[in-house]
Amino acid sequence: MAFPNPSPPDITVTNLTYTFQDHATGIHDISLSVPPRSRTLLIGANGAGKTTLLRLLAGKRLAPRGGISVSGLDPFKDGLEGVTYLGLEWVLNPIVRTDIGVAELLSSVGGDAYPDRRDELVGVLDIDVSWRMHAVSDGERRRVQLAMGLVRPWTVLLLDEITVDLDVLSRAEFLGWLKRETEVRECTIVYATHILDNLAGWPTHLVHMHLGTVREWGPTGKFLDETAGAVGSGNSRLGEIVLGWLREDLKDRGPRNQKKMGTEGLTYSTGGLGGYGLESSEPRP
Ligand SMILES: Nc1ncnc2c1ncn2[C@@H]1O[C@H](COP(=O)(O)OP(=O)(O)OP(=O)(O)O)[C@@H](O)[C@H]1O
Repeated sequence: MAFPNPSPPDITVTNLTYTFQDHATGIHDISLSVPPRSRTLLIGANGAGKTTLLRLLAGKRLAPRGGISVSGLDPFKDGLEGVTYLGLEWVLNPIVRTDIGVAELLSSVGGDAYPDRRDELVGVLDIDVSWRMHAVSDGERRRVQLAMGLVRPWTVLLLDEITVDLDVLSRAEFLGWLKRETEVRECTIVYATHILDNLAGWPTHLVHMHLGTVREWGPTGKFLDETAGAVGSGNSRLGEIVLGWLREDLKDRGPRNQKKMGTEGLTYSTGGLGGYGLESSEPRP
């Protein structure tokens, strides 16, 4: 199997800053690095900057300040063959709601060039290739989308939370497959998620984001060691660590609406529409 970029799939980010047009939000001065074959979990409250960071790693949005190296390449200068980014806009692609067959869809994204991977993904994600996409459930559709997105052998996978529709068993099988990928071939995964079920033993590294910054990051063992006295399985200890982080973040930040509470009562912010991909000023992927 030929890979487009033979460099080891490591990721290094140096003093990375990106500010949205409102000049208030974005990410600020982020530096971190993850080694080849690692599986990194991006953890943080809603709005912490996970999607923004993943999109920048994929070379989406306008060029930021600071440095990004993905497999030795700059996503804003070099083509990123071998980097797969699966996020909201990919999920919303309307083709997967039309009257089209699964086999045809998988073929259209390169499934015939990688028949072993295609068949493996069909098995792992328990896909029925006779499904027609206008007549499947949300979770079934998501499983097909994952197979479509992953069938080409990526070297770096940037995964925004897109497993929410999967049932528990499908998600566990899927996570197991991702883990095996990093064990059997030279590839690296960064995964932003809020769902920690079945993730014990999965992440090699954790990155804790808060208000557009990275508060802490490093090998998972470092954080698990810090809670070594805590009772519980790896799964619940990961959960405890993350819950502790998010509680602390909330305490530091305060409730989102607190600055809008005046003497005349509450005024509610409608929030931006950026999270729904409706922003007008950002370049489209
Ligand atoms: N298009 C945009 N224009 C302006 N601000 C934006 C835009 N997209 C995101 N933001 C802001 O940037 C910050 C980081 O958003 P981001 O989507 O990266 O967070 P996240 O950690 O992925 O959140 P979630 O867990 O809710 O998906 C937030 O304060 C958000 O309001």
